[in-house]
Amino acid sequence: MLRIAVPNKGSLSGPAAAMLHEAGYRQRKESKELVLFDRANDVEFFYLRPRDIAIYVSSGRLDIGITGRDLLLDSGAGAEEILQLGFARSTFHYAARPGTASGVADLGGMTVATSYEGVVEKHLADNGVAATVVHLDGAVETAIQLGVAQVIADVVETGTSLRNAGLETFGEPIMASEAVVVRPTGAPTDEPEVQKFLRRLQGVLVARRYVMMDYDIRAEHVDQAVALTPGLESPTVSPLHHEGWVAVRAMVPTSDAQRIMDELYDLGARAILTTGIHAARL
Ligand SMILES: Nc1ncnc2c1ncn2[C@@H]1O[C@H](COP(=O)(O)OP(=O)(O)OP(=O)(O)O)[C@@H](O)[C@H]1O
Ligand SMILES: O=P(O)(O)OC[C@H]1O[C@H](OP(=O)(O)OP(=O)(O)O)[C@H](O)[C@@H]1O
Ligand SMILES: [Mg+2]
Repeated sequence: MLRIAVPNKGSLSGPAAAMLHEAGYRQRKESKELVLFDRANDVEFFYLRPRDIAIYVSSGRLDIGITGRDLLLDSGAGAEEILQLGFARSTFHYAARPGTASGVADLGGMTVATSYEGVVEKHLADNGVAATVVHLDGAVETAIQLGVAQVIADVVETGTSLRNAGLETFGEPIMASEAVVVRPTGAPTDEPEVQKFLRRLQGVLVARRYVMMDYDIRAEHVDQAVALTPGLESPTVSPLHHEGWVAVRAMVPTSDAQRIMDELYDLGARAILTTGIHAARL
């Protein structure tokens, strides 16, 4: 049986449960449930604080966890990411009032407030900068107004929180983060149960990122058309009853689908259709 840690709160929690549900796993019905056994799939889910997940997984008591890359690195726990899940994307930046600093090298002697002191202390040390790091649990942007720090280091998504506090980022981003699947460092990923779990999540990612495209085209243009729709491996090309025409079927990235349809139309393709993919195993 696989034992899997799932975020119980915050930005990771809803999308993680939605992805597991799409992958065919039972998920909890109410937020007070902390453990759920999915008998049909022989998987036990533990709903834990996102910050604690890498620590539980590194202990080896849980086989797999879903957390944020930034939380994994901040914990310093012996766990490693084995799959990127594409949600809870953010970047991690230093920020301050305009004119305070233009890069990490300017931070010597300053005070930096953050909820991610593991990441920040390492980044300062890697850059040879001696600054004081103050830990705050959240709402870090306010630390500057209240005089607790001159600089903050925090998660930025839209930048709204920073703008509202009159702050701006400076220097290079410290890291880019997204939700990831983690395993204890060095644990094998080729175990059948782990592979099945990863294939299910990869199936959800494919279903979200691709649509199936079908079209008819004159046989003499099929090579040009297939160059636009190469598929993941190779498109299916079938003869049509109407002589000189073929039907093509290929997966295309959802984000490019409209542009590809326009270009196929210009090549002479007709009956161009896209349909959603509900589930996939590649
Ligand atoms: N506004 C945001 N947009 C995208 N990802 C975010 C955002 N805020 C936090 N994250 C990501 O979510 C994870 C943090 O989850 P966590 O539950 O600890 O904090 P949270 O989502 O800020 O919730 P809260 O602070 O309310 O507990 C990190 O990986 C972080 O990069
Ligand atoms: O760039 P934005 O789109 O504004 O998002 C970033 C903000 O979101 C998170 O805060 P959250 O709402 O989780 O509050 P917290 O600071 O208490 O964690 C994060 O800590 C930033 O403050
Ligand atoms: Mg937060």
